[in-house]
Amino acid sequence: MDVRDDTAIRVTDLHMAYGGRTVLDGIGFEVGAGEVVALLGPNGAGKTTTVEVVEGFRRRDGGDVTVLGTDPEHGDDAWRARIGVVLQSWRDHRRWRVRELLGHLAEAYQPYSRPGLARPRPVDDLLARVGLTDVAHQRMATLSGGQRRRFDIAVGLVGRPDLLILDEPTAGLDPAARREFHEIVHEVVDRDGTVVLLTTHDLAEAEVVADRILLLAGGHVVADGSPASVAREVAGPSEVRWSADGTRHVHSTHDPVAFTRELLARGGVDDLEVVRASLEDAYLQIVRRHEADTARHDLEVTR
Ligand SMILES: Nc1ncnc2c1ncn2[C@@H]1O[C@H](COP(=O)(O)OP(=O)(O)OP(=O)(O)O)[C@@H](O)[C@H]1O
Repeated sequence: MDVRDDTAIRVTDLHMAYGGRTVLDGIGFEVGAGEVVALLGPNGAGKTTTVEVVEGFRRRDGGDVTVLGTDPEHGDDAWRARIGVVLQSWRDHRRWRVRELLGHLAEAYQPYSRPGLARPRPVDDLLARVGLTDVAHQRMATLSGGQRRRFDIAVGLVGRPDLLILDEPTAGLDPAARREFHEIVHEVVDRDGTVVLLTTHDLAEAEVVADRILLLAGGHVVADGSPASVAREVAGPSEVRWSADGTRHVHSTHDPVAFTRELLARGGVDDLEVVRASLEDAYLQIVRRHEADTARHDLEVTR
């Protein structure tokens, strides 16, 4: 199957509970060909739980999940070979050397090449791409936190996956490595048609890297759309700021394009800035609104 022609991930009515406490209360979403989707939400919202179910690392309590045409609970080696995974943390392999370990992991992908898609990726090229060439012969235990994270990203990419799933991939990366990671994501999407699902707490990152945002809160998907559409959906008006004749002016409007056009037609504007509602404003507004709803509901239940 070519993910360019199909839905890579389909989640329907997914339920998960730990010790009787519901974490996912019937969530549903799809990720299509060529998409980069960022899963956002406050701590404990169930992002890791969701990606672990999608990866086949965790059994679900209810609902249907199809990933690359297969239920993750029944995925075989050939299915797994098509999915790259970057977990939130690994605690193993301390004595292995960096290149040796990546080479060893890469071997598992050898049987799964297909015409036009050689698996695995050449290990030295990949180490160079993630900036680890200089430490290629060091032991894993000697890597810094950020170097370890770069290694994790290399592990996710080594099999040239059709679907790449990353749990907080840039946590602990310095700004240069973070930007480098964003470029790598764009590269694999453009060159290999890889579909990407990632979790992050960095809204600026979500805006730069994702085509679509899924916001989880209180066990539900509470927003689903492009970063710009999610920001527009809930956040207030934009602000137009300008100066004319040495005086600063500010005006709030839901239609900054029309307002700006009118303003410029009047003339005399020396300096102009449009400040749109940010994704961060929208995120905080949606999550707060959701938390208030949940608190109200809990109160009604205990009465
Ligand atoms: N194995 C587990 N046993 C019991 N509770 C768990 C387990 N894994 C997760 N939880 C709980 O389920 C909820 C969701 O956790 P999850 O890690 O999926 O959230 P998250 O959105 O990824 O959070 P974060 O942003 O903090 O990483 C949390 O309240 C967490 O404590």
